[in-house]
Amino acid sequence: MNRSGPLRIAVIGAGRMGADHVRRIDRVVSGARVTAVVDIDAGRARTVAAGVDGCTAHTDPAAAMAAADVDAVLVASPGPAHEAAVLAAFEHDLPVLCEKPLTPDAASALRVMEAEQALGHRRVQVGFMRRYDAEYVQLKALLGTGRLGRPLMLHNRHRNVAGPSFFTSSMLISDSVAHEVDATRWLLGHEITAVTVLRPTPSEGAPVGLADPQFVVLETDGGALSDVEIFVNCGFGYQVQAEVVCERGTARIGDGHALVTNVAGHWGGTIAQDWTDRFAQAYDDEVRTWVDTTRRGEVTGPGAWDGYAAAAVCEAGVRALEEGGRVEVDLVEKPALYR
Ligand SMILES: NC(=O)c1ccc[n+]([C@@H]2O[C@H](COP(=O)([O-])OP(=O)(O)OC[C@H]3O[C@@H](n4cnc5c(N)ncnc54)[C@H](O)[C@@H]3O)[C@@H](O)[C@H]2O)c1
Ligand SMILES: O[C@H]1[C@H](O)[C@@H](O)[C@H](O)[C@@H](O)[C@H]1O
Repeated sequence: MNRSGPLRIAVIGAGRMGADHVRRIDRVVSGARVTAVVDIDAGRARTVAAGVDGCTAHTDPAAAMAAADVDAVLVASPGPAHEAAVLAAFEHDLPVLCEKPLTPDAASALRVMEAEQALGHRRVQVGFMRRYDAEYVQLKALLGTGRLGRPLMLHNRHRNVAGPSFFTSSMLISDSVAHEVDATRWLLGHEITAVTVLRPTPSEGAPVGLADPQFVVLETDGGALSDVEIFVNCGFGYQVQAEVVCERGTARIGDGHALVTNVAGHWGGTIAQDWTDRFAQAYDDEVRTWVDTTRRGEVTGPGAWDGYAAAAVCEAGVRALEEGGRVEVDLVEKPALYR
């Protein structure tokens, strides 16, 4: 690694998230620069690379990673392409920030975890950015004080204005509830042991055939329950809320009370319309921290074990959605590298 100069990053996938991360590394975060942009769509790679001085455009991730001017990799291609990109980065022993999900299923996440163990050190961080959101950080710190007592229940709401056209009923769990799966594990410090999924009559605002909304119940090995309302076509805004109920009190985040106005007979605030708005600070701090820790040769954020655990819980959730009933989560024993 080029420790004296900025961290030189190849960004794989130049779509919505990839292009936003390129902007962030180029203009918001110091200590790093984007030297290569890769997309299977050559035009998109060229367009995004053209906005950054000295950045090259590629269509083949492996070729870009083999270049001498790459110290680290940020993966922002779709989930099914993550395993190949992360394994290619491991071949060059490069640190990786991989957007969520680490991979779409537990078997492929296990393969990534095994490849990282073969390297003998942690190399991958998963893009569970809520761990960097100021409100989630505050909630985690409060729980850590023990002032509220033992957490009993966590109530989560996750609403998107409109899901993408390719969204399936199972993606509400594997693509969206994946965030609450990680937030539950991280906030409570528990593993999730079983999943139940209930579904009301779908909203008329959802595409025909899509089970939207869904109500997901996660059971944990610490005896807590975490429920998630996931509603990806709510129409009115992007809302992510969480309330933890403990033995001696409750705490709640995500009400969006930052600015409240009284005007013309109305009281209220505004609702974010998407994640780039609601979680802007979290993405900035996530990438800033990843750059800083990577330059020190460390991985401190959510890693391969977290990506694997989330994939295994989501897989159980998809089975619960499709087959009904309560599905237990079967995790492998936690490898020493992640203890
Ligand atoms: N953390 C978050 O809140 C958050 C928000 C949105 C998306 N995401 C995640 O980010 C990732 C990207 O999502 P997006 O919304 O930017 O998708 P997108 O469809 O806008 O962009 C994906 C890009 O990857 C390219 N691509 C596809 N296969 C590729 C491959 N094998 N190699 C290189 N490029 C390839 C596509 O051409 C496209 O340009 C997904 O994993 C998604 O789950 C995370
Ligand atoms: O990929 C996106 C992203 O992860 C968002 O943070 C989430 O709110 C959406 O539901 C999901 O589709």
